[in-house]
Amino acid sequence: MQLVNKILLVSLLLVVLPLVLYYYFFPTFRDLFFEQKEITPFSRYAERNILSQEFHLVAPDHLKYNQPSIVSGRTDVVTVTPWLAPVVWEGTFDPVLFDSIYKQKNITIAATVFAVGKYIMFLKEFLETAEKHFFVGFRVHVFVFTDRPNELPQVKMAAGRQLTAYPVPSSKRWQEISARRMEFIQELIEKELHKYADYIFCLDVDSRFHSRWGTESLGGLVAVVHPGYYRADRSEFPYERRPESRAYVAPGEGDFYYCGGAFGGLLQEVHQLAKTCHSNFKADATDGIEAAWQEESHLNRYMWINKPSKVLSPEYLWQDFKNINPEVKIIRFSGVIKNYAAIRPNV
Ligand SMILES: CC(=O)N[C@H]1[C@@H](OP(=O)(O)OP(=O)(O)OC[C@H]2O[C@@H](n3ccc(=O)[nH]c3=O)[C@H](O)[C@@H]2O)O[C@H](CO)[C@H](O)[C@@H]1O
Ligand SMILES: [Mn+2]
Repeated sequence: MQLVNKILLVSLLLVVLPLVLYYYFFPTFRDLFFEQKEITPFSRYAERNILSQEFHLVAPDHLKYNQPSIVSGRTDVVTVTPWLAPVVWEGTFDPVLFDSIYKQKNITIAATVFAVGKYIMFLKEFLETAEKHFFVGFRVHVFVFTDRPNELPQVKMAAGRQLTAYPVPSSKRWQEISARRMEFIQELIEKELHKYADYIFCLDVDSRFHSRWGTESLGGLVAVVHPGYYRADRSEFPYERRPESRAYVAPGEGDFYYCGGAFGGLLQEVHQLAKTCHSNFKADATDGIEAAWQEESHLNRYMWINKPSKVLSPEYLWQDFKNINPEVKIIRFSGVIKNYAAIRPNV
């Protein structure tokens, strides 16, 4: 009897043990039976816990700031879109509160700026004024895409802020420089930024900061309303109007006309935007069509379908040649007056 028991035990072990070892060391089988991963719509955010980062707004206890109101506030401008995204105007947010919330998240903000050909001359002022106004007190990494890395200006940057040159080819057409921005932004995110950056803003270099541009501008997908068209009827917006183009916006459609010179948001969102605009731009080129305002047209098409979760008022990209309207209480960032013929490689 005892011998029968022993034989049974040994033969059981001989069957069970290889099975256990097999399931343990053979990952596909193991995954299949033991660890089947749940694919959720949010899994692309899981790695950096980005989603909670964006929506979990924790304020420090005992922070003192002005009492908020839901019955008084700015009445001269619209501060929310029809899809209930905030429109950021001076007087609609508390900068101290915002900074305290985002300080606790330990975020890194990347900024991209293109300085190809003669446009390198704008870089010094752009960087110097960014030091004074752009996410002061936060970790900021500025990437300059340029064909002249040796001409990078010397600008003293505060602790936690850095500058990196990213070499790109020169071009004989300004349209191509402007349009290829989406391609290089996509590449930078895939190669580098995904490792550590949380948010990104993509900005025109021929501009300067004049006042605070800070954490109030952060959001999933962030667009700036163009200063030239924010009072205009949508029929006047310079969208791409040829249906053959992938940037086409039909008459009677489109929310706002957004700037190509400033946009941003969470890294994942901007990656999706850059990838889509780049591939649509390329497909258009194969068909022999270039949208009216290059990547700005593609961006506007993208934002019509993918509504921005935060809209920045034209305070965030004004133009120096424009008279200031009364609803604009502050100018944060503005394009300088320039002589196109003197600085662009073609006219
Ligand atoms: C306020 C705003 O929304 N501006 C848009 C408008 O700008 P602008 O008329 O201001 O165009 P722009 O000449 O500033 O070109 C856009 C950007 O491309 C880069 N660049 C351009 C030419 C060059 O030789 N070297 C160089 O580096 C540079 O970063 C510049 O800031 O129309 C362009 C047309 O496509 C873009 O959509 C811009 O974003
Ligand atoms: Mn510009």
